[in-house]
Amino acid sequence: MSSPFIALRRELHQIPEPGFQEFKTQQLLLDQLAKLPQDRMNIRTWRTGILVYIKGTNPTKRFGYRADMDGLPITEETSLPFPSQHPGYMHACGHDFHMSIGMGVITHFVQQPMRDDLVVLFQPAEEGPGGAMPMLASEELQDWMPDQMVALHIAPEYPVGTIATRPEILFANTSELFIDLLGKGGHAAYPHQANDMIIAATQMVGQLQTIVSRNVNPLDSAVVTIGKMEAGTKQNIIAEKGRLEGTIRTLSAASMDKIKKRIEGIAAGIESSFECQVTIDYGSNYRQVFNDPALTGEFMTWLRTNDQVQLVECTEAMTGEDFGYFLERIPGFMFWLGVDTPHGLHNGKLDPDERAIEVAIHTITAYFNFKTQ
Ligand SMILES: CC(=O)N[C@@H](CCC[C@H](N)C(=O)O)C(=O)O
Repeated sequence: MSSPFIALRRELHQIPEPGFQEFKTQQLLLDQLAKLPQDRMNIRTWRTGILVYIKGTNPTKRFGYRADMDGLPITEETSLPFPSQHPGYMHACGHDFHMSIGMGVITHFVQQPMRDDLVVLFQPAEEGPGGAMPMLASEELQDWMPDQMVALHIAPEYPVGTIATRPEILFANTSELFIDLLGKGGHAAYPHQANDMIIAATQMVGQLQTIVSRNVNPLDSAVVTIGKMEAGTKQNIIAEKGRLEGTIRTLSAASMDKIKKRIEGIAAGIESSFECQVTIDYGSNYRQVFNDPALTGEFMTWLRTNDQVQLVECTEAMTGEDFGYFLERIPGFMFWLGVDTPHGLHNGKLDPDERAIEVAIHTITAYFNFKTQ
């Protein structure tokens, strides 16, 4: 390990924090920024995020790179010598990589400025409730709004040195899904006097799983996942309450509407058949990540001339990203960065190959230099 950005990644890896609570993360990044030459750099904070402006030599436009900052409520199961110091939290979606790459890009351009300006955004709360939309609306960003945005996401399935992307949709539309069921608790021996929300919730999970297979056009991909289920207090008490937590993913907006209508129909059916109350909350919703076709095509053509990187034109993924809100307003693209680990995103054993950090810093700085010549 020689790169300072690998060292930074390891420090960030040890302090994963929930969305909008990235206090230590923000301080660590501010401390790193303070060590850099300050003459071209301006720094603003917004909530737990950071905006960094680097003045170009003769600017005509402004490029942007965005890195997300939050960790996930996952217990780390790696055997790394620098594990998470926050019990039950882990950088299991690569945001430690995304941030150290952002710092690498800043470090490069404060030392070797390009002609145009650069804004690097460290954005909180990507995993939820979503920091992109409020950051875009923040006063701090208005006069620093980039003309073009780039972001990346680590990809466990590709070898180091691989970049994968595509024009148009890269990531799906998402909606969180929280369902509360309220029935009547009681003694385990008197089921006829109670109204058991474990039965209602499990029936509901089964019915929700018919939506994608029976109601959505098979050529229009969609996912309904229930990732968390809670009900009951003790083995001999009938559960009064149940809660399901999940997420909906679709490639089209029409399918998202249809799925939500079906969920509401199923909820009404559960209410009437189990004589209970069902409340639905869609939490935060993310816009699809739609890569600007012209800029993405140009990036891919440019990458094909780069011997150090292998380009893969990938298919869409059903992952979500609030970077979609940036791309709705500002032309740009996102790409996958190969980090070659057998364990997927949101897995406690995720151990991305750190050599990818230099690949990304090199690719992004070379791309901005190419764009700005
Ligand atoms: C890249 C990635 O894994 N992103 C997350 C985004 C979460 C969106 C939202 N909180 C939801 O769960 O719907 C993902 O789970 O795809």
